[in-house]
Amino acid sequence: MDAQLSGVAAMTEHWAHARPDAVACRIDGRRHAETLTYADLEDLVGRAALALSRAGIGAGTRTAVLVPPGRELVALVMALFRLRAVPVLIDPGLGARAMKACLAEAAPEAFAAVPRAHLARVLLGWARGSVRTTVTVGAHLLSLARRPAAQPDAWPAPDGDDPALIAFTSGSTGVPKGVPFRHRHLAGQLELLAHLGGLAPGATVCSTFAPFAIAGPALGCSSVIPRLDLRRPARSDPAALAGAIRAHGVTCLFAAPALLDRLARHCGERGLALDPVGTVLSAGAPLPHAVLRRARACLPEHAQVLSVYGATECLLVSVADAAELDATAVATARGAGTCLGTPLPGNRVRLIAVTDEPVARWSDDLLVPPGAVGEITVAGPAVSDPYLGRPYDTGLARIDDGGTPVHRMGDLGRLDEHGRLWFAGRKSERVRTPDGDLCTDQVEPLVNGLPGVRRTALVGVGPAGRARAVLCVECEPGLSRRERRDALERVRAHAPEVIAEVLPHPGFPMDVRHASKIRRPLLAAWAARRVGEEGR
Ligand SMILES: Nc1ncnc2c1ncn2[C@@H]1O[C@H](COP(=O)(O)OP(=O)(O)OP(=O)(O)O)[C@@H](O)[C@H]1O
Repeated sequence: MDAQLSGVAAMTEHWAHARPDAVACRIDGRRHAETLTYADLEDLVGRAALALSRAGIGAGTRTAVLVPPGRELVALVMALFRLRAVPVLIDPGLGARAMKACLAEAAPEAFAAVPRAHLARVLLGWARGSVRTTVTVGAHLLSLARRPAAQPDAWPAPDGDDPALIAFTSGSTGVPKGVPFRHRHLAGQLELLAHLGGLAPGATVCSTFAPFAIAGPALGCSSVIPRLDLRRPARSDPAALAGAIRAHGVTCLFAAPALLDRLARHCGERGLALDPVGTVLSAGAPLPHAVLRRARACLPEHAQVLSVYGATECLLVSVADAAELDATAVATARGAGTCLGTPLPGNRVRLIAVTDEPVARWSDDLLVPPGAVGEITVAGPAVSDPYLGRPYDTGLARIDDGGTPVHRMGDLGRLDEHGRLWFAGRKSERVRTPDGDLCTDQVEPLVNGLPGVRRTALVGVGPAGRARAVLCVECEPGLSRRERRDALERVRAHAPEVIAEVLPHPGFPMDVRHASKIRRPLLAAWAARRVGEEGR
């Protein structure tokens, strides 16, 4: 069906008519699992839409949604889409201060939340200046409102240009930035998602990233919502996830590399097979080869593992399959970067010369020579609107190409002779030494595969252009002191000459959303202190 014309909520409605008894959601609660058919979900969405509209929420109302994953969250977001209101989704793990800043930026007029989040709102003054309507979400919200009479014209479909959703970047390189989407952007995302396979109608999808869990029913997939703490996704219980996958016959799993690694280690140690899974989508950070290997060991032979590259501002840019990752693993370990696969149809990927300055207008003079490293830019159907209230950041991230917005990913990479994209690292995290710039993803993989090494992070200490390259090393958990020392020695022996210092670190700071991105700016500050102390 045509996603662009109908909108996400209407797509769910379509499935409710086409396959009312098919499972739309399976929710693993603390006490019991709950199954919702499309007819059930449609009923809940209708009730929620009625309750919300009675509370005064309507077309265009920005509504902060602070509700843990479950039936209420799915029904609430779908109901807001149906009312053409604009859900504001914020990672709950950001912490109270960042949450307050995000809410101030999004300025929601309504706040739909569980009682705990309302308490925080009142005590901490979240969105104090903007909120006029509050809705307390619980089972009663969905049960009090009586089922509305069928009114096919009651909820007019949104226009592609209508505002649809506000999400935030993960904040791994600074403060999270508000990203507004229109309905046509969401439709573009769904179309790009459909290219990945694994998400065809009838599939059973398990996503540890809430927006994909909500999108599942719109695609005609049944969405398994596992028991996960979204405030600490990487610390989620892998046993619960493995149990949900096996019990509910999950055919498509979406997990960031860190969670996939936890799950694969858990299954590997216990000899558990994730039999039903046919597709694994990994996104948010490079998928290390060791994690791919571990994941494949507990998947059936026919299963495909895909590493998806994208960003909040343009979800789904390119995709690499396991065969491509296998074929390029040696090159990655030799410093070529990580293969991100071929750009998806509809996306135009071009590489421009590296600069930290804004670029107002597109010109082909910006392009790097074929095969050279540059900043990755994307034009395509999922490129969002400019950041909320951040003209400076928007100026750094957007180029106008004759009216078409080009998004600067803030990532360095290159296109190879086969048209495949490669990741070299984030632009803001390149280490600017007197001998030239070093890209994190072209250095760290040189030593990441050494025994005893869990991961490494390249950071710079000192001013740009005169920085010393420092490699921070996190060892595998459970090693003895001697094994750790040996691992560090191995890193020192294999690190390229430009590395001035190798520093052991007990556990890297990671992003809250995927727990897969190393927060290198924090590590750089830590390394500067350590190097300073040792120099004294
Ligand atoms: N498959 C992948 N391989 C390598 N890197 C990836 C992949 N998928 C995503 N990324 C990284 O994640 C970034 C997008 O992350 P996201 O939109 O969550 O927020 P962020 O850019 O980290 O947030 P902020 O701008 O607030 O620091 C990409 O620019 C890229 O650096």
